[in-house]
Amino acid sequence: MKLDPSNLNIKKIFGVWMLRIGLVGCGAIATSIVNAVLEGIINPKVVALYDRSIYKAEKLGRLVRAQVCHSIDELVRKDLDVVIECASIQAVEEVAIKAIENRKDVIVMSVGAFKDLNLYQRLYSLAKKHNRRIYIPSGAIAGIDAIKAVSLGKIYEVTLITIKPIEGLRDSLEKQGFDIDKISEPTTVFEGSFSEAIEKFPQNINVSLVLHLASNYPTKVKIVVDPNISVNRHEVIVRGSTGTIRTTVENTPSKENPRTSVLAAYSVIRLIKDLSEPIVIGT
Ligand SMILES: NC(=O)C1=CN([C@@H]2O[C@H](COP(=O)(O)OP(=O)(O)OC[C@H]3O[C@@H](n4cnc5c(N)ncnc54)[C@H](OP(=O)(O)O)[C@@H]3O)[C@@H](O)[C@H]2O)C=CC1
Ligand SMILES: O=C([O-])CC(=O)C(=O)O
Repeated sequence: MKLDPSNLNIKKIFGVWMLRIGLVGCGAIATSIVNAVLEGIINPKVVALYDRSIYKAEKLGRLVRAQVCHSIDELVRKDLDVVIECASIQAVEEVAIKAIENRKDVIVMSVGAFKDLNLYQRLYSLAKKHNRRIYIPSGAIAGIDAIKAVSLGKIYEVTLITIKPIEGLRDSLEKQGFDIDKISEPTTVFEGSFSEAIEKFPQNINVSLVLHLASNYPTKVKIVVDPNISVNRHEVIVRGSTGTIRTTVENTPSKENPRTSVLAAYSVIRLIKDLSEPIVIGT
């Protein structure tokens, strides 16, 4: 059987079928996406980008000859298949609503925005009404495929234990008044629910929302700062009627942003690839 790429919702550009993407936020994750395009790991057309710092958008835009936009409104009106939000929790509502209303699919990286269940439900309805999809990549953790499957049975426990170096948590810890200079050994800086976790660590623990949304279970979170490690470590424990899942990742932090793991960027890069593939592996 011959594959017809027109069924994959992508367009032919210069004789090649290509997914057309727009990026909101031009930091670490967007830079990884652009690098993956330049290295030929994925082959979408980066049509447009926007960042509140025009300088960052111009710098990245030059590399892939993308149009630099001056607002989210301008970006969502471009000829795109998917808008990728890789900016901040505050950006999600505007990006997702405007993208969907302009008939684009959306990928959300700042998943912490869905702590607001109202926003999640409004976007769900809006996407359904406009026949669009919102994608939430697995991000910096492992096991989301299995956890989605397990969630169809009964779940008894979902726990995330995150251990990061000081640089991975510095901004949030400083805001909370921790005396960082006095931290010389692994120190628990948070224990509680996913919603409190994302409130206190908005740029460090989006993965707790990914886990909560995938499991549909009130996720418990523990955050440890360890001055002696160099990786972002996320341990996930899910106990359910099908058995127990434990996954651990020890992620290399991004050079551009030590809060963000390289795996988080690779997860969205993989999703972009899958959106143009005729066969998709994993749940
Ligand atoms: N789901 C997951 O597993 C993970 C999610 N994340 C989240 O993904 C997002 C992107 O991560 P990363 O690339 O590392 O972040 P960066 O901080 O490196 O880049 C984000 C860029 O977006 C800009 N920005 C923020 N808000 C807006 C806005 N409202 N409009 C336009 N531009 C904006 C930032 O500007 P400025 O510098 O001025 O703030 C910055 O230039 C973050 O929210 C992060 O917390 C990160 C890792 C894992
Ligand atoms: O990248 C990571 O290790 C996790 C992260 O920052 C987040 O979930 O916000």
